[in-house]
Amino acid sequence: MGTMRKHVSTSWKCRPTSESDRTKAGCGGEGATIQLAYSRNRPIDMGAAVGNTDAHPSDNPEPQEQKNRNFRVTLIILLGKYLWIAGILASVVMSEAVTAAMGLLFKGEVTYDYLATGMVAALFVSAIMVTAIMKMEELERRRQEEVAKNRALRASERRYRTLIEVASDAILVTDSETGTLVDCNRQAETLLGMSRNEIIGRHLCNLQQTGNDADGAETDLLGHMLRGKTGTIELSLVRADGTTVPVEVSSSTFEMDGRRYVHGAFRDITQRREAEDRIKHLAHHDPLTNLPNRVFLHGRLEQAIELARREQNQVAVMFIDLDNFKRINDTLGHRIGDALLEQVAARLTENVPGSQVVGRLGGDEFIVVITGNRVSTTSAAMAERILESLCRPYTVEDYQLHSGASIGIAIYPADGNSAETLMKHADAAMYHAKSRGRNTFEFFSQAINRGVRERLDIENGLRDALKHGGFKLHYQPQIDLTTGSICSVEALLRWRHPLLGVIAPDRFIPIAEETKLILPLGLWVIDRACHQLRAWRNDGIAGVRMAVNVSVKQLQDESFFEALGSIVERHGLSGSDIELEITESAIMENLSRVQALLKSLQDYGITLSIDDFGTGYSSLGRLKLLPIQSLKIDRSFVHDIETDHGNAKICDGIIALGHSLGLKIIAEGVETDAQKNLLQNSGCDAIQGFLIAKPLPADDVAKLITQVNGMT
Ligand SMILES: Nc1nc2c(ncn2[C@@H]2O[C@H](COP(=O)(O)O[C@H]3[C@@H](O)[C@H](n4cnc5c(=O)[nH]c(N)nc54)O[C@@H]3COP(=O)(O)O)[C@@H](O)[C@H]2O)c(=O)[nH]1
Repeated sequence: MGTMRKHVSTSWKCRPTSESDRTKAGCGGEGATIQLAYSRNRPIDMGAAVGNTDAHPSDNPEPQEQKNRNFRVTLIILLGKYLWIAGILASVVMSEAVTAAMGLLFKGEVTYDYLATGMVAALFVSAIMVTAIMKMEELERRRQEEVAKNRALRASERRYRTLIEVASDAILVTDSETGTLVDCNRQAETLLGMSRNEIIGRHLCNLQQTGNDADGAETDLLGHMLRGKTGTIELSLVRADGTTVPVEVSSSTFEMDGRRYVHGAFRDITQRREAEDRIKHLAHHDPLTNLPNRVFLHGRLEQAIELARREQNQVAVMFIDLDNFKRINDTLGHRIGDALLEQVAARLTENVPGSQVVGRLGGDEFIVVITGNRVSTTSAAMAERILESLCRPYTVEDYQLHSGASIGIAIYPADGNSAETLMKHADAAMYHAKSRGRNTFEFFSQAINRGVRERLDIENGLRDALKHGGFKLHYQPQIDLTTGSICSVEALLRWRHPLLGVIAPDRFIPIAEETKLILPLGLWVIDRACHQLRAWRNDGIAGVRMAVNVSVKQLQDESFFEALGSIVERHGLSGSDIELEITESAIMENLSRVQALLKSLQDYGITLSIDDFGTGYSSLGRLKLLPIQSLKIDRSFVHDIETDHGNAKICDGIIALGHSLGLKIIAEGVETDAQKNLLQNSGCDAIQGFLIAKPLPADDVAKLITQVNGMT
């Protein structure tokens, strides 16, 4: 075994030498060409050479060539030892021979020449002997060096084997030239479910799962390991039973006996992947319905748009909003609301093919993304199916619930080319569908778009006007039909948008409510109205109360009552100077929530009036629960009271009903004397309308009060 040198890079070429080589490599297919040299597929022997019986690699017999060489060395060494003895014997014989020869020479029995020849021969033999001995010494020194070297190498091999066997990762060593596996540890056997013999000799290509990894990027194990790439990669390996296991691979190269190898450490990341997948799922799914959430939908929509852009196709976004959900949630509680949402999600999933995406944005809003050809037709048909399915009754615990839906559809590219725009436009179309009477669907149109833009302009304008002061109040008087004097004035908000001009409260109040701008705006109205009443009082105008319209959003705001009290006190007024008007529908839809607050208002002396009465669905029983002092008959019943017998009857009924509950009745929208007379004859307590005055600026209404009430 030669010495090992670590490398940071290696070059490797996958080139087939023959068709059979390609087949054996298991890397067929264009571009995946592998050269196999089976003569080199022998395992690296890291343990057997040292006679380490514990070592993992299987026995690897000592080559015959090595045995022969060892035998020759042993023979020469033995010979060398005998040559020493022969040398000593030869020296003794030589000295004896020299002594004997000298004796013979002195005795004259041999000639000098004869003696000299003998001596030279003896010296020659001695020289050969000395040379042979020196050679033996040299051989012995080399042998000992080799033994030491082998011992060091075996120790190094033992260390290597121990290291790879104690490693917690699976180790695979690959011949960088052939891509063939030449060594592995036990962890690799466990990871792959194969024995060492099955692993060694196999091509690295055979281990990798073909196709893409979990993230969709094709990860080239060979490229990473064999082209000397540093860092780690993640990919999936195929086990013996055909299952796959996700691994993280880090590799480095080293050289041994002039050949280059790649050492790859494979870490099983199944648990990490599972945890990551769980986190990913949670981050992309709604926990209640397990449907894709806003983040996921947004990403998927962007992908769908990108694909449609390339393929010149369309994408439809369907925005679904449940009708009636809020009321169910508010009245029956979140548990029932959640159960209803789960059933809605199940029905949506049933009606949306698996190839399309259905998700929940939050609350009672769901999204469907539809791709493919002719999405307008597909989405219209699908919307009809969904509406039909969602309006069927739901059974939740003991309740049978009814909740339809309104659907808006926007299509790429006609209605927008980004996920945000399409969602926004589908939302706008959904609002339009809702305003058309619910349980219906609507495609986005430019008319809707204009409405959306205008709405945005109004919202921004409201913010601006709140900051820089763009609102004012007008006041409309109410006449007490018993006394004929002005008993109250209603404060009505007026706003001129810098670009859009005067905007009616009917238009901007709902936007202020949706955006919660009604909270600061409502407090501004109360403050200005109280300020005005105080100013009139200071000017001697007494006996007039101030009526202020209040949105249900304001009543739901916990700080409202405190803020109202402090404004009233700041202007030196008392609760009984103020009357709050709230619409019938708003109060009935939020009865349970606002009941306590209304009670505190009453305790404070503030009176409460139900506005637009008759348009909602108040039951007598529910009305009795409320601390209200007056009902305002909606002007839709008043305006044709002279001609419409039915409306006249309704007005009579409201007056009788209100009086039976001890309430004062005010009729609004009174424009003619005939209307006034009819109402008066029916027992109505007060009237408000253009007959008396339109809403007027403060100074004008002050003059009117003075005139009507006869004050100076
Ligand atoms: N939450 C708040 N709502 C407010 C506030 N200011 C106004 N509003 C609400 O906006 C709605 C429209 O109000 P407005 O355009 O001011 O219309 C009022 C009157 O001008 C109109 N009216 C009064 N008499 C007649 C009439 O004889 N004929 C006729 N065609 N219209 C008439 O009625 C509106 C007042 O109605 P009401 O409030 O129901 O008494 C309106 O709903 C306001 O409530 C505000 O500050 N906050």
